[in-house]
Amino acid sequence: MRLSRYFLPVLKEDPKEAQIVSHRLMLRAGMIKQQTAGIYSWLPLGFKVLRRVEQIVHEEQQRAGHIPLLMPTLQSADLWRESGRYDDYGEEMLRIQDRHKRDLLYGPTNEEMITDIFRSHVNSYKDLPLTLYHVQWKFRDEIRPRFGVMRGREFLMKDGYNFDLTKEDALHAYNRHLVSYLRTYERMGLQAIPMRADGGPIGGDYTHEFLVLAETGESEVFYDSQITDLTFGDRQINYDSVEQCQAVLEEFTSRYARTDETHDEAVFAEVPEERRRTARGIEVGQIFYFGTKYSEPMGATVVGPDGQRVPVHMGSHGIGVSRLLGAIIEANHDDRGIVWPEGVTPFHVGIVNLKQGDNSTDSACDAIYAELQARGLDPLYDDRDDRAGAKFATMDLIGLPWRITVGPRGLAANKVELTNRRTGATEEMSPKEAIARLE
Ligand SMILES: Nc1ncnc2c1ncn2[C@@H]1O[C@H](COS(=O)(=O)NC(=O)[C@@H](N)CS)[C@@H](O)[C@H]1O
Repeated sequence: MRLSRYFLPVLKEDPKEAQIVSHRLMLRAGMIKQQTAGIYSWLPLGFKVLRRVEQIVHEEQQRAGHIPLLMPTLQSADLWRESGRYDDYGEEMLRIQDRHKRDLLYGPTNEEMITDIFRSHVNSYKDLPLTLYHVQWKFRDEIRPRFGVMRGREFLMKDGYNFDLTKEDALHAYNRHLVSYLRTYERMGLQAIPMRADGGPIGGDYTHEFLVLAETGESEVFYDSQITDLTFGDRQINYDSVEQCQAVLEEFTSRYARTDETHDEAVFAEVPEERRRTARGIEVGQIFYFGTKYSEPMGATVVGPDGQRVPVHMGSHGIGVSRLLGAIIEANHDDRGIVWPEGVTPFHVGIVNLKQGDNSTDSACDAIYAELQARGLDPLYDDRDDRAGAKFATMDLIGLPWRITVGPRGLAANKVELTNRRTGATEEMSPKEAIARLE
């Protein structure tokens, strides 16, 4: 993309309403614009990252054998009356009436709706196991939306739902989600630690939250420092293997790690003192097992192998897709701006022309730009007629992992500069070498 033809409304000043760094940088980098409390427009740069985060979520859900669909944002109140949650859900539910005075709501989550889809079409245990998921906007009328997209009112969530014949099968689905989440977050450059949590309005008594340690996190967490040594890496897992998925759950819950909701001082005291940590964390996902909480009242049953009709065992599993952009920035920034992990960066490399209008640098930049695109990379070419300092500041702010700087002097010796945003390391090399380094 040529910057002269893009839409990147960066801000010069720190917006006063931003209290945490990710909110400040998302506004300054022209990624979002608040339309009203907790509701944002996703401007081109932010939207590009949001789509890349979503793409990783889709890839890892489908690797685990989970099937994508798309449910609407608006839901009928009747479904929620069946499960008994219409009144229980409280003030956070945005309730709407249509022209025929029918009660609708903007969905905060989709357990009832997915259960309705299931019960309408599935009748036999032979159709199980089944996990359906979607990535869809949710609305929760938070009393105090804050921290930008971290705690919004309209936000993007991946929510997946498993349907199984037995509790054991449902707990395997739970573990399958844990594995897919560990891989998902690592691909975004995050370490998200699974911690025992409380079921809340979703329900059930067995749930883990995934938390990214950050001093601006809203959750208070207690953990054994050894838990941060665990990484999933690119190990291969057979998602259909109950043993392999159970082994990952045991490995990643083998050390004490809990949110304040389930923290137990007595158990924590058994952790050697030098390893006990208290910190704050950003909740970027949560997985739940809640048995027949929805299938029972809504009549989602299957005929089992013994010919008996039984309610299915379920769980629901969410990832905060839009919240993740905030979490990634909290964990990846410095005093000059964002430092995107390569897995989610909006553009792979920035090209800075130090002398726009100079034939040699212009044609060199055009050639580099075209060659990068020909090799499937996605460059952002700052072809504006602006000072070098301003161009460097913009590239540092928006946090692209690499920058190629093209100036008349360097070019005379067939040299350009390749700079790594994270380390600040700059090397001189030919344009050809710089392009080869980026592949
Ligand atoms: N107000 C919010 N703004 C941004 N992200 C949010 C907000 N509320 C929740 N999330 C994200 O959405 C994830 C899932 O939300 S949840 O309530 O824990 N779980 C559910 O809604 C279940 N139905 C999972 S399918 C959370 O872990 C969090 O990362």
